[in-house]
Amino acid sequence: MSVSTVESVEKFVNFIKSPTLTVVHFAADWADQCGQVTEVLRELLKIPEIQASKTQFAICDAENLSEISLQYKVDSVPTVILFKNGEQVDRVDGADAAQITAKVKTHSLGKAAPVNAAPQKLEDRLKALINRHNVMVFMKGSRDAPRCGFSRTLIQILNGTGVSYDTFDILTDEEVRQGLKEYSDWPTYPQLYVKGELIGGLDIIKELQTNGELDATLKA
Ligand SMILES: N[C@@H](CCC(=O)N[C@@H](CS)C(=O)NCC(=O)O)C(=O)O
Repeated sequence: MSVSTVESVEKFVNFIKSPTLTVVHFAADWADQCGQVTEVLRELLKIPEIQASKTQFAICDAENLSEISLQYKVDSVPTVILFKNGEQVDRVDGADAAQITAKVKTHSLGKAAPVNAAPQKLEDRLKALINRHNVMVFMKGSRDAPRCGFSRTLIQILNGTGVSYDTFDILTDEEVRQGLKEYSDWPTYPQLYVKGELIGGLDIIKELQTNGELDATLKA
């Protein structure tokens, strides 16, 4: 048994249909933490009881198969989703080896598997989102089509630095829009994070640029 790769929507649909546990790791090449999660899955595959349970493991490129990522709200990698009979039974957002191990064991060995998996905590989702990229921007609209002047100006400044970054459109998700304000104690957008730490909004970024500290902050 090995960790297989799901390359198409058809293959994914077929794969998750199984009545035995199917574990899908949504990953991206550029995300270091995905390698760690694949290792965790490989270790789990070596456990005889898990092998006997006919649990399947697969890796799905979250960006290539964006249709599936969207359907299952995979907005950060790594995300591990557990399926049975085509239905999601549980998930772990982020590279949390302990949680992945515990959940795969619970569901594959059938021990006290919850009838309804507890909904994912908003805080866990926000943490995973904030850490989706070293430089993460929560904004209105996308980098190609900002939908607010503050967000547009921030994108222009970031593009000028040549630094690689990722964005999340808070207008697509009211839960994230309101939740992140509270979580980070910052009432407006855009919000810029470096390595999971809030740097600030547009005013702060402009200030850092004026002081010549922006590049160092982004490359921290
Ligand atoms: N001075 C702020 C300007 C940003 C701002 O005022 N954003 C507003 C309007 S786009 C906002 O996000 N309001 C809360 C919301 O729309 O949820 C900064 O430095 O970033």
